[in-house]
Amino acid sequence: MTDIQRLLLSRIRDVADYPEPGVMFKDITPLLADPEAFTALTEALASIAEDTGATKIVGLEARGFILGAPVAVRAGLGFIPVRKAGKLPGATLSQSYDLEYGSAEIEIHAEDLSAEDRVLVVDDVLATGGTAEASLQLVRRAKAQVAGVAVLMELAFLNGRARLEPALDGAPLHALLTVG
Ligand SMILES: O=P(O)(O)OC[C@H]1O[C@H](OP(=O)(O)OP(=O)(O)O)[C@H](O)[C@@H]1O
Ligand SMILES: Nc1ncnc2[nH]cnc12
Repeated sequence: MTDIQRLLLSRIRDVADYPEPGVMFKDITPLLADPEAFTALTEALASIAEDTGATKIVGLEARGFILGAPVAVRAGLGFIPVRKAGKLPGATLSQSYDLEYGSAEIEIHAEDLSAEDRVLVVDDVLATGGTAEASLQLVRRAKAQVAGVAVLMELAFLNGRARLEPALDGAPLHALLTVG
């Protein structure tokens, strides 16, 4: 494990049985409150963005906004929010997806992407992969290219990587930390 990985891991708090019994919630708020750790995280993700040749960062509501926006600024790229349904005022593309329990719907302003864009999707946690998969489907439906997905933490025991593989279609999934 690198020094940066050790620093990031030390600032993530495990909260048992949140938001429901049996879930070990990975709380990133201590990391966000620590400027050294938050800066290290932003720089690590920005360097992935540069390596993948991304032209745009897509951040997933809500924690993906907190991480993705500074990454976009740091890497000199535009930021595009993927929001939960009903929150974007313009013409949107919508994608429904299944969660462990129930389903959800996310949206993007397609006009913010073009066929020349290469998109890096940024989020804090990859769990079942449903949210990231749906966001890649939105990116492709907006006719942009997929540069990859970058997350702070992958919960490997939930097999999100395998679920994401078809939507990635050869693009990389970068996880700074892997748990389980
Ligand atoms: O891989 P998945 O099983 O799809 O889960 C991962 C998603 O779940 C969390 O977001 P959540 O929906 O809790 O929203 P929040 O960021 O608004 O808290 C997390 O920030 C990811 O976006
Ligand atoms: N265990 C977990 N901790 C934090 N965010 C999550 N999103 C989905 N599962 C999660």
